[in-house]
Amino acid sequence: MKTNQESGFLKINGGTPLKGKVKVQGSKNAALPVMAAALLLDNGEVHLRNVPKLLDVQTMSDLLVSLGAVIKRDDHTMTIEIEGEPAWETPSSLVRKMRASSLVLGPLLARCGRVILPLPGGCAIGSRPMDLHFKGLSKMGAQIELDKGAVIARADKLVGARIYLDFPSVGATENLLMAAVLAKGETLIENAAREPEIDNLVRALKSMGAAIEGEGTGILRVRGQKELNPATIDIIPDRIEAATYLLAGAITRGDVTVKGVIAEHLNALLAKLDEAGIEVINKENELRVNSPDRPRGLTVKTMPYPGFSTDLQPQMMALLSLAEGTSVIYETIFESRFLHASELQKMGAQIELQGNTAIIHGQSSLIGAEVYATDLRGGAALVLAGLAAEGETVVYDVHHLYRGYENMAEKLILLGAEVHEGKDKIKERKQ
Ligand SMILES: CC(=O)N[C@H]1[C@@H](OP(=O)(O)OP(=O)(O)OC[C@H]2O[C@@H](n3ccc(=O)[nH]c3=O)[C@H](O)[C@@H]2O)O[C@H](CO)[C@@H](O)[C@@H]1O
Ligand SMILES: C=C(OP(=O)(O)O)C(=O)O
Repeated sequence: MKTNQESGFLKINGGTPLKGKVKVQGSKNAALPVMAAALLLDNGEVHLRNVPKLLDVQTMSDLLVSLGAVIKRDDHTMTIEIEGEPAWETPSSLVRKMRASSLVLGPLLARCGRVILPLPGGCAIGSRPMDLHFKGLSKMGAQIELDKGAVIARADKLVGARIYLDFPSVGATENLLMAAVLAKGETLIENAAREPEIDNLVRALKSMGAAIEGEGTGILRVRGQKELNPATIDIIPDRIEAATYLLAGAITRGDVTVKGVIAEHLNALLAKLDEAGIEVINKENELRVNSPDRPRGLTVKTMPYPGFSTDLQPQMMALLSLAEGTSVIYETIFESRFLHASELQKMGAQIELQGNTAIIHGQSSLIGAEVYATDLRGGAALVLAGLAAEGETVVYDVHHLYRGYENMAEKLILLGAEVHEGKDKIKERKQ
């Protein structure tokens, strides 16, 4: 594959045990749906606090502005002002940049009664269809057609319905919730996703006047309202970013404290680290990993929350490539989320892939290499491996990291890592 894009690289001189404290950012995956929910307002402002400064947040912001919203940002706060009906035709240039653009479908359908949304399509981690979103919206009375790669949705008035999700899809739960809060009557979403980011959206919608019961239970009952009101909403801490820094501490056999976390959101990871013999101390809203020893090999299976997050699978693979003994990872959420494995192999990791299973034969060391990030968390896994490897690692295509990690290089440097961030344009090269 040839690339010729403005990207960047991280040059890492590995082998230093990371030490110190790092503060967690606001959650990307909580901020994006809450931003989309602002479209549900007739008039007025939603004020968001603890919004991370990320490429994906900028893309959602650009998308909302293209639909008529006025957005003001000040450090980690954001005000989204809506005046009247938003535009309902979404620009393909923005939608195609990011999967989470599809989260405007539910709110726009509820507000405007029609939407044209170019399908965001698949990405490096899988094909990512939207059939569950469409099935649920159809049950609420929407007519959905696909035309030349775009979804055209219409509904004079959405009506409450009983919806069972064949899989607890995060995005489908969010879109259906946002559609249901302005629908006529009651909607029941069964087998809803239970991720903490869903709870954050439920709390946001409730503070805007929505009537929702059952958060965190997998069965959401929504009583539709005529309109919603302005509100101030706090974004929860980013559990995936927090976990990435804990794993950075573990893989370098360092002593890292992550501040501002909700430890309960990381129970599956903490259970697995415990099984690997890695001590994590939980004190108030801080988690401290202090792990001078090599971890033991593990079996990990990605699952919907509260199971082990697929968004941590690549970073866990990096750690397990340095564990004692053999580990097995089953990736059950996305069909092709192992692209980082071949890059880890360039650093000496011994990984066999068999379909959705990775068998990892732990090594006592990794060796620095030139590697390419293919997606956000895969890129994070390469950074972790580089921090632990002997010698120099250069991770290219780090624009993927900017989608989800705020100031990653600065945070790692504060923890004592030798990291240099390059902004150069990477010219045509063959991978
Ligand atoms: C912005 C955001 O919050 N992204 C997260 C969200 O993505 P996202 O909301 O896209 O993830 P989903 O839970 O919807 O997808 C999980 C699986 O269900 C499949 N599926 C989904 C919808 C559908 O209509 N049909 C279907 O088959 C997907 O292809 C995938 O294999 O949850 C994922 C699973 O925890 C995380 O990895 C992503 O970081
Ligand atoms: C897969 C992720 O994000 P998205 O759903 O936005 O691609 C992620 O955050 O790891």
